[in-house]
Amino acid sequence: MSEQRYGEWVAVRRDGFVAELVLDRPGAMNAVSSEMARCITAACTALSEDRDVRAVVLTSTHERAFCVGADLKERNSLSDAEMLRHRPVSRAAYTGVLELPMPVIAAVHGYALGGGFELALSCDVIVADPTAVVGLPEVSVGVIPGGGGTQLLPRRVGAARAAELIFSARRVAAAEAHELGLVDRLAAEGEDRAEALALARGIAANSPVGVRAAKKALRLGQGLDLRAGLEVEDAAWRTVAFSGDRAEGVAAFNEKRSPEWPGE
Ligand SMILES: CCCCCCCCCCCCC[C@H](O)CC(=O)SCCNC(=O)CCNC(=O)[C@H](O)C(C)(C)COP(=O)(O)OP(=O)(O)OC[C@H]1O[C@@H](n2cnc3c(N)ncnc32)[C@H](O)[C@@H]1OP(=O)(O)O
Repeated sequence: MSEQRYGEWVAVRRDGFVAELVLDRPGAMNAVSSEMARCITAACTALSEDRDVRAVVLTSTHERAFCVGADLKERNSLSDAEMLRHRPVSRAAYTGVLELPMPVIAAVHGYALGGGFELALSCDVIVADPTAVVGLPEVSVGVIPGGGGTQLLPRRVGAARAAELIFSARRVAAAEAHELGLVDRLAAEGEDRAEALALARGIAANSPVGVRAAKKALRLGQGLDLRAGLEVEDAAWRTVAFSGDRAEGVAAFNEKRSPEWPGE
């Protein structure tokens, strides 16, 4: 297991084909300051460029929080001009997670609120433990979900449920969050990270070319009508149909052995 730090607040731990993107600002419950946003962006840029990373788990070192959202202390001290200069910086962090080309699994325990929940929503799968409390309370502090929440939440739970959660700013405990589809898996207490890593390892055993193409089709197809979505799928199919992974996958099946993916 190797570890690479990105600034003071973020690390990437590697274990074979799986990478862990670690939010590590425990003194502020991982609140996303402009510096933390830069650290997240730098880590996502490095991950995006690493063809050997087949799955990512987004985790937190804080015992009681995944991430509590934008740093409201910093926000309080920013002038309007500084706030405007800050937006592209924090925007890059959220789009950085959202646009990672490989599957990303969020391991959530404790508070995932505001931008913290938006980071989780930017992932493909959310694994939570019973201590998780999620929500988009931005309107209770005079702003709106600005980390993708107004677009990602309705795509996950529907427009009406998203409206109820955003307008009410309410926090949702783990069991109800799982019932509503706000989180995808409910792990045993303290096991969110282990369960997310196990899922990531399972994904990493499959064709990286196929998995990345499938993620691209899933993402591009969201919101399209069926006919347009099938065209997206057809285009994705063509990117794998003649790949080395497809040749190796079929050969390994017929030779009754495990594939050694060329990853191209
Ligand atoms: C995907 C593509 C997207 C493309 C667009 C990208 C857009 C650009 C980016 C914009 C980002 C927007 C992000 C988001 O939309 C906006 C927000 O996140 S607003 C903030 C939302 N979060 C909250 O409202 C949570 C606030 N915190 C609380 O409610 C409570 O603190 C708690 C988490 C429930 C914990 O409560 P307690 O256990 O009682 O503990 P305390 O309240 O005493 O807190 C302990 C300690 O932590 C400090 N703290 C907590 N939250 C924050 C925070 N958000 N910022 C800064 N500091 C925080 C708190 O002040 C205490 O500090 P202390 O008093 O001990 O110094």
